[in-house]
Amino acid sequence: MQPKPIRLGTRSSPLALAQAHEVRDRLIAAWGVSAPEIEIVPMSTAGDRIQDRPLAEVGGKGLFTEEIEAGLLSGALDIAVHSSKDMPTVLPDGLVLGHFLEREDPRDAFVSLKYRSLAELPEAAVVGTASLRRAAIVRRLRPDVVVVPYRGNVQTRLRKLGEGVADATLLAVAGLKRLGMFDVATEILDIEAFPPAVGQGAIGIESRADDPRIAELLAPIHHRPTAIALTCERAYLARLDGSCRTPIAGHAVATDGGVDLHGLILTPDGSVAHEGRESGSDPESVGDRLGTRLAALAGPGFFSGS
Ligand SMILES: NCc1[nH]cc(CCC(=O)O)c1CC(=O)O
Repeated sequence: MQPKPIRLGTRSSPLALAQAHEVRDRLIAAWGVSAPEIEIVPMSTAGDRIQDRPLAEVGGKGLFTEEIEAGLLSGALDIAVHSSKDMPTVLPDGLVLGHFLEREDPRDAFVSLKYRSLAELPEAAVVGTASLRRAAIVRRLRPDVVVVPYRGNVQTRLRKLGEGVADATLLAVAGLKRLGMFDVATEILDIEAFPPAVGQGAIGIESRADDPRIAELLAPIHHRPTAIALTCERAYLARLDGSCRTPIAGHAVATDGGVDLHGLILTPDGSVAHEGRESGSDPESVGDRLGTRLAALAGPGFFSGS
């Protein structure tokens, strides 16, 4: 009997499609002739349709996932492929972000047509980014530069750079690599000084929690060290979350029998920052501990925005 095709939901941006194809290619490589047919289903989400306002203003991360998750819950889709960093920490009942491909480089790239590095930007240079985290870290490292909002997909952002809308922008190395555009990176930012967003660089696969056929299908492409790091980072984020208005950075690395986590939270203007590290054997409690510690350091006012 011909096995039923697998329907794979994804956003329809070039980056999302590249990620969906990567998952399909890996499944085909892993399963060979026994691979089921995998149908990629591109979907437009509310987040993709809103291009003119910062996302933190319109309602945040769920905007990119609602339609796709409805497809999983109704059975119209079997799996959904996401950039883990765009995923909320709380998913609808019945769904899990349970499988991850091996993480690509989690760092950010500094991209400029005029200047060689963040440090070499002249005073009052303009950096375009819509990411609260990147804006806050840039302001922390370079209080003299001007940060302007800058949205759109990777192609749009590069075009704006050519048009002189900004002197530089920041993009995830992983996204550039997946688009075959890594050569536009001018400088790779140090992961300690410029820690990434939780989940950056990791492709996550969302599915129904009770779907043994999908668990079996995904097992050979699942990367455990990435899952350990992501479990830790997402537990950390869940402690801090609440709004997408707080700049939060976090990066975990699985070690022999454990995990190391580095976290940084800042005010949007970068003037106040709280930073810490935790290690341990249980990824969830490591994330939980650091999130709780940084939240306590920051105090309640920190998260209400100012
Ligand atoms: N918010 C958009 C987004 N979501 C994931 C990535 C990069 C790929 C990744 O982190 O896996 C990007 C682009 C960027 O931040 O430059």
